[in-house]
Amino acid sequence: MLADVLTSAASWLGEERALLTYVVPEELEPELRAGQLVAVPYGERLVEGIVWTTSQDEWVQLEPGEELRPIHTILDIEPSLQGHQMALAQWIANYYVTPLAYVAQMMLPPGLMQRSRAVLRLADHDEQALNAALQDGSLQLRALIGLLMTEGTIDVERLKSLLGPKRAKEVLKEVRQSDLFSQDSQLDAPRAKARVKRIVRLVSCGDALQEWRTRTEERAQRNSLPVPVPVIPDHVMQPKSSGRKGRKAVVNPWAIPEAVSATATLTLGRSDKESLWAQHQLAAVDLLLHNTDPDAHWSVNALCKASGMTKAQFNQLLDEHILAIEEAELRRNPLQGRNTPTSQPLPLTPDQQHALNCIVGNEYDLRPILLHGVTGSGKTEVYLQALATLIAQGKQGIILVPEIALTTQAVLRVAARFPDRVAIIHSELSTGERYDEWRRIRSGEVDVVIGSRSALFAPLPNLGIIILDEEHEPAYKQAERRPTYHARNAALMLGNILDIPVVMGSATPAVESFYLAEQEHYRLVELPGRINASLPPVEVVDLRNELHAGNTSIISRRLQEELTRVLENRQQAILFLNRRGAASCVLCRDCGYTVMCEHCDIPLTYHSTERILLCHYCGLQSKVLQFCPQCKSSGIRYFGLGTEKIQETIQRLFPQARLLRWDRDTARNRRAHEQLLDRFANREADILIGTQMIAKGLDLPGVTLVGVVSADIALGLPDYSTTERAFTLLTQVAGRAGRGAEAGQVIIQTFNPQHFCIETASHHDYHEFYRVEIESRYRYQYPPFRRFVKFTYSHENRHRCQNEAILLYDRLQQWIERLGLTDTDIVGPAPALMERLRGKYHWQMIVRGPDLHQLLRVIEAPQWEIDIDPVSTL
Ligand SMILES: Nc1ncnc2c1ncn2[C@@H]1O[C@H](COP(=O)(O)OP(=O)(O)OP(=O)(O)O)[C@@H](O)[C@H]1O
Ligand SMILES: [Zn+2]
Repeated sequence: MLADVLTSAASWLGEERALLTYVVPEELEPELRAGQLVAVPYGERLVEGIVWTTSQDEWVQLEPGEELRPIHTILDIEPSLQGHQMALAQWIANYYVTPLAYVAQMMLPPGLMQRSRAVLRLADHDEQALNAALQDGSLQLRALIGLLMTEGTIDVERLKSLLGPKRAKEVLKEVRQSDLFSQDSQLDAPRAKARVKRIVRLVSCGDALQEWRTRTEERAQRNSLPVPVPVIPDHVMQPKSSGRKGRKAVVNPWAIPEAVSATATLTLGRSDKESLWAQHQLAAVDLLLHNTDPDAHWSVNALCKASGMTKAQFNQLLDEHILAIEEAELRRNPLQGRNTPTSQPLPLTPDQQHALNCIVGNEYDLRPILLHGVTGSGKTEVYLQALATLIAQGKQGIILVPEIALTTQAVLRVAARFPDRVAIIHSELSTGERYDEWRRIRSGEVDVVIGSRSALFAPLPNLGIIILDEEHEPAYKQAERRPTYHARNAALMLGNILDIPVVMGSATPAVESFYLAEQEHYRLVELPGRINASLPPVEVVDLRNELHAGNTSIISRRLQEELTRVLENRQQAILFLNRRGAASCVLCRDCGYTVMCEHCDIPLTYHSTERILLCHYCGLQSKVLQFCPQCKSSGIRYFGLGTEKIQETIQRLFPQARLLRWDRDTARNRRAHEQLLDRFANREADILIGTQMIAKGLDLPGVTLVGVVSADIALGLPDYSTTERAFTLLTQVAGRAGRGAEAGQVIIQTFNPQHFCIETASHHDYHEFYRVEIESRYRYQYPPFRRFVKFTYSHENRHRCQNEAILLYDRLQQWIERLGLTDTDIVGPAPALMERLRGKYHWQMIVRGPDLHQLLRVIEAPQWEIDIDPVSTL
């Protein structure tokens, strides 16, 4: 039997060598399967690889002098990649022109692929041969033997660093000629491991425990100490539970008071000491008895520290079989600390029922489903019931969300419907946590995996459905590293491989998706109305009229009125602005000087709370300026809008209002997002002020007003997708209002009231927006009519960028001609919109054409970032 094995080591040599053929030793044959992790010899080393295919075919073509080597070991009997994952990996590798090993590695939890070390040891030998070598061998050889006699083995790498490369080479040559040594490979332990911990358990119980307790209490009473025997209250001292950090230290009620201990312990008599020991042991047993959290465990050290016991006293308890040490595998649970009551399925509306039928019922016609439902139309409930149907058939599902930190509500709704059967994959998991979740998913302990784009690669054994919530989100595109895959495309491919439904849901589908639905590649299912509510009316306020009327505040008179109403009625409002900080730029009124970041082509932003200037791209901080560095005048002013500025303004207008600000400055991690959301949902604040982050899927019935402070910031970027993004943002933000019993109101402030994007958003009219937008995409031959590939080159030296760009441009042009590609052209090369970012210049060009894969296969541009189907051309 032969096996083709994918190793990352080989793939560096070029894609055609990514799969290497090995012989399967007879003893491994019964167990070897595709998808397994194996160790194979590669050059002098052992490396890890994945069995890609196996065959009984004994005939392979070999280079002269080449011979097939055997697979060394199977590292994990359970396949690490399943057949459908391997098929998907192959598609991604092809479409996104990325080495297969990169793609496969992306599907495995980080740290599973490992490297090996070559290790030398003394072979079985007779004394005589060894003595002979010790007499006749070179100095180094003798030293090596000496070392091996004392240390047993030595790493070849270490030998090289001890002797230097030249002498190491000589001695290794001698080693190979002699049969005194053997060399083999050891794989380093993988970095990802299940977390096993030694924990203490109370093993004695009933009469035996009672008998021990009486005996020990008696000993504890026998003392002349001025310290009363303390009693443990019920709630004290829980051990640290897994996955949670930073618990408060609790006072140890058993600790001897400072004042007593210093002098007392020196002067304690024997019976006093024994009494203390007994007290400590009693304390330890009580602590174990009082532990009510099943996920929390006492380690030996923590228990000794908490109870005051020494190791000797602890060991005594082990000897008496009161306690025992066990190895426990700890699972880190990301949902820990959230109590989510189980939720029951709701009776569906006719529209929802129809949608459900199209996904898992008799109306499913094998096509992917585009679920276009207005904001608040109950898409999430449809997802949950579709999942439940498939789970009842023994299958599992994946729900993708754009960004887990911003979609806590959706995550909790899923977790509440399928208690204990949900795995959450997010970027804040540690390597170990990822590995734990991955194994739990692989072993079938989970029905639903929810997470951002990489959750698509979860190894569910019987995947039955894939759902993409907010399918229009650009966050589904991986742009920053290879493969530059779009999770939507990958999900569609996976659905195709497995023949399972793929549901793409959105209130504002991507123009491209809606186009494909129109072309009947997708099945379009619509939820046109809200559940028990109507879409909120949207009022557009022309800011130019405000200025004419003498209102220079950033809050229009209408918005002020509405805010007053909300506050009077004790309802809630959300104010939305696509920019953080207090001012968007710092400008000198006298000479026009703008304060820019030293590393990026970006004006610095003023943050009033910390009183600093901050670059939002590289994080550079600088002090607030009093005088203009250019003309030395004191005319420095802060212009523009930001969330902080709005907060100040609102606080001035409504001193009684309780405000909450939600942006990347106030919420830096997942936990902080959750807390802000919880506080607003619990009505601890009246007005939430935030950036576009708050547009995503919030379902807060108390919110009756949404104000868009300025809709214009979203428009006006030179990118083909700008209008789509602006429309999406406005519609999604507007969709946060009036989701509860009380009617909602939306106010959009703008200097461009006639822009069709604002027009259509103000009528919640997706179809009209789409009609206008798709026409202009056709006119300019933008996606979906032609495909784009973006090439970006980055370097500290601007000339280098320019030169490389011109060279690549010429090569691309030549290939386009040689391959006879029609309708294919190149835009650029040109500096990127923000040419300098984080100290590097960026040049780019965009190749446009109906099919660029022929070109991508022949063009070699290793130093370039190549983004296939970029979601933005900026
Ligand atoms: N069949 C139903 N009966 C009663 N209430 C429902 C039903 N379906 C959904 N809801 C409720 O309606 C509200 C809106 O639903 P949901 O959040 O699922 O909408 P959505 O379409 O996902 O919205 P968005 O796209 O704005 O995030 C929720 O509070 C939900 O509990
Ligand atoms: Zn910067």
